Amino acid sequence: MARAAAPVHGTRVAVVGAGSWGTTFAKILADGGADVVLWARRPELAREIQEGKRNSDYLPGVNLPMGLRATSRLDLALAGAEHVFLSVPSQSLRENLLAAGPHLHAQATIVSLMKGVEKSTGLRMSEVISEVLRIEQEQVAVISGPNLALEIAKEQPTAAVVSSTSLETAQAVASISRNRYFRSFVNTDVIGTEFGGVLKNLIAVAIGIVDGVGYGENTKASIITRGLVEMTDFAVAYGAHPETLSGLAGLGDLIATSQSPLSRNNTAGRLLGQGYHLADVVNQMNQTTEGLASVGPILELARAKGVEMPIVEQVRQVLAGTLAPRDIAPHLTTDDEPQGERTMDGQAQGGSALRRAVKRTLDQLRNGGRGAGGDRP
Ligand SMILES: NC(=O)C1=CN([C@@H]2O[C@H](COP(=O)(O)OP(=O)(O)OC[C@H]3O[C@@H](n4cnc5c(N)ncnc54)[C@H](O)[C@@H]3O)[C@@H](O)[C@H]2O)C=CC1
Ligand SMILES: O=C(CO)COP(=O)(O)O
Repeated sequence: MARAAAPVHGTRVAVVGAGSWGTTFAKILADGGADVVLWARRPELAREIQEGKRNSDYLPGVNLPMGLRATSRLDLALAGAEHVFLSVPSQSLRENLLAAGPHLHAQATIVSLMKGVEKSTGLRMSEVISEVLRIEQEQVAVISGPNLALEIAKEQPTAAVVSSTSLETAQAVASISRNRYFRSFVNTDVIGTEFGGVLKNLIAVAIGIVDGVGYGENTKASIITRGLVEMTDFAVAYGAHPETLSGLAGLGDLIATSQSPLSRNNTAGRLLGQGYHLADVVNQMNQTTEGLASVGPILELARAKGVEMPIVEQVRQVLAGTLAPRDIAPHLTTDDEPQGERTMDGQAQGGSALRRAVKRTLDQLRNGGRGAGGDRP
């Protein structure tokens, strides 16, 4: 059931997961006027946040809002929460939902802040949420965009997209997820918004790899540009609106993640490019690196729809140790492909893409010229 927009001030909100993004998002919500309780798995972290207003491991040097509360008791964090924001590693979402389920308010909106797919099922986070909690998609929202946690925690101005199949739900969530340094746009293209966040991680790993090898800006720009085409082809094949992939949740996040040393995906790629083995990289990264877990399921999903993802495939091979990092490159065509199809730059590749483009135009005309994608205020 979709909720009507509630007054922001004092809206009771829970954030599940007190890593870098969960803690930062709790700050965004508290600075926007919501009454926020943050759940941390470790009691000592909950205590540091509750008493010291710090999360020194994940957000060094950041002071958290005085009104932000924290607990390691999931039942207490969720009690009475009208909106529940989830920010745990994607592969642990299911177990966390099973634990949270009995304590959730039946009408609570559930919001995913995560950027992964479930490895065992290939499901998007919003799909896992509605499956496990047995709620309609209209009660679920996702948030994505160029959102490197530490920059936002330092209150650098940033934008994001709140997406739900119900525009009303998206707007209700956006209304509490904004403040003087954080602006939330809305759309109803959940598929595009979620896949944008998942797919840009994979391209960011590729960029990290070529950075680690020592290649320069041409290589990286080629991979970013062709990577966006792969992201768009994939997401559109699963029903996304292409304009979502050109928005904050696609291109916006791709730029931020590919360029920043704050990105864990980019960092993991760079270490691989420098010659470290995957096992050592995983050991060194003590933070969530979603892209490493998403490569397999995304390539399986791509195969199921006949979508070619040469960059992501090269990333898989580097992770598997079957391709030398220096050989990763945007040489994205094979000799036997007909000219003018896969070799064509831009989005319209082949007959199925054309069919989708025509359908899209017709759909937009039926919607009075506004597709479900596109970031709207
Ligand atoms: N850090 C960032 O800049 C952004 C992260 N995200 C997404 O947010 C999600 C969470 O990532 P981060 O907060 O960055 O990760 P993180 O590594 O900083 O924190 C993850 C948190 O989850 C906890 N955790 C680990 N395993 C758990 C389990 N089985 N059950 C419950 N909690 C567990 C950890 O103790 C830690 O507190 C990811 O999907 C990521 O892609 C999205 C936007 C920005
Ligand atoms: O999603 C992010 C920025 O939008 C964070 O990227 P990383 O998970 O690579 O750190």
